[in-house]
Amino acid sequence: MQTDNTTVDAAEVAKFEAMAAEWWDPTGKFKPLHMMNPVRLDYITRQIAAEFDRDLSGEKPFAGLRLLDIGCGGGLLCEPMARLGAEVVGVDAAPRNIPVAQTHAEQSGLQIDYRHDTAEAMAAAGEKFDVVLNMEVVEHVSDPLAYLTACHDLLKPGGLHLCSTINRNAKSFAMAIVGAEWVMRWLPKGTHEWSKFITPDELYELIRKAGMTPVDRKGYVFNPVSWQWSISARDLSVNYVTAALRPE
Ligand SMILES: C[S@@+](CC[C@H](N)C(=O)[O-])C[C@H]1O[C@@H](n2cnc3c(N)ncnc32)[C@H](O)[C@@H]1O
Repeated sequence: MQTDNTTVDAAEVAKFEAMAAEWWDPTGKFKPLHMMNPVRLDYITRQIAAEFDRDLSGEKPFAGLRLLDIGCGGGLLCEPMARLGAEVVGVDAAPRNIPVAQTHAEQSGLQIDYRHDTAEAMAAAGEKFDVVLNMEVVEHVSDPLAYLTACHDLLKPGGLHLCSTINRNAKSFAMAIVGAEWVMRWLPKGTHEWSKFITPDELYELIRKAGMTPVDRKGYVFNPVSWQWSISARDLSVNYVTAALRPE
């Protein structure tokens, strides 16, 4: 993997390298992502279906779409996208994630092209995708604008970029760091740095500067009583997701 001229933050990637074996343990260090997966998959699937005019009641509705999951981790999103028929490339800067993801895909009978690489190197090589999934990564890179510009370059004209991250405010500090890391211990302490969190307006501005047009944003909201996540049009105060298009 080429590491010069990338937005990889070695200290951030090392945190994920140390947890790689736990990707598919729903009670392990990636429990929050497993808990969020149904709600974020619902959002992702609907956005892709709407943008590319696909009927989700069909057998392989995403057939013919080339999808990149950048910062794919163990493949929690790659696998459902492959099941829906997309041609999936999963890329991560942490080398240990790749064999973990490959082994799980093989056991699941899925064809997924997993690679240890960076967005910048892939963009420089001229790779192009209909969809770029960029979920929970932008808060871990050294230069969000350069990273998002590489994501833009990886899209075909008219392509869809889906990006989720964590808002930066007192509530997100209380929920994502004190709650998730210190109290619930869902994640190891230090997984997130509050100063690297990005507000929804800042992310929209970065997406625009990277050459894309934001088209939607929603919050993911955790209800501690029902212990469920849901999508909210109004509450983007902690976790949220954005959709944007590369202009034709
Ligand atoms: C919080 S995890 C999210 C994993 C996956 N996107 C998901 O939502 O299930 C962040 C992942 O991004 C990877 N990562 C961090 N910086 C990266 C970069 N610059 N390029 C590619 N992957 C990166 C980490 O190794 C880690 O696997």
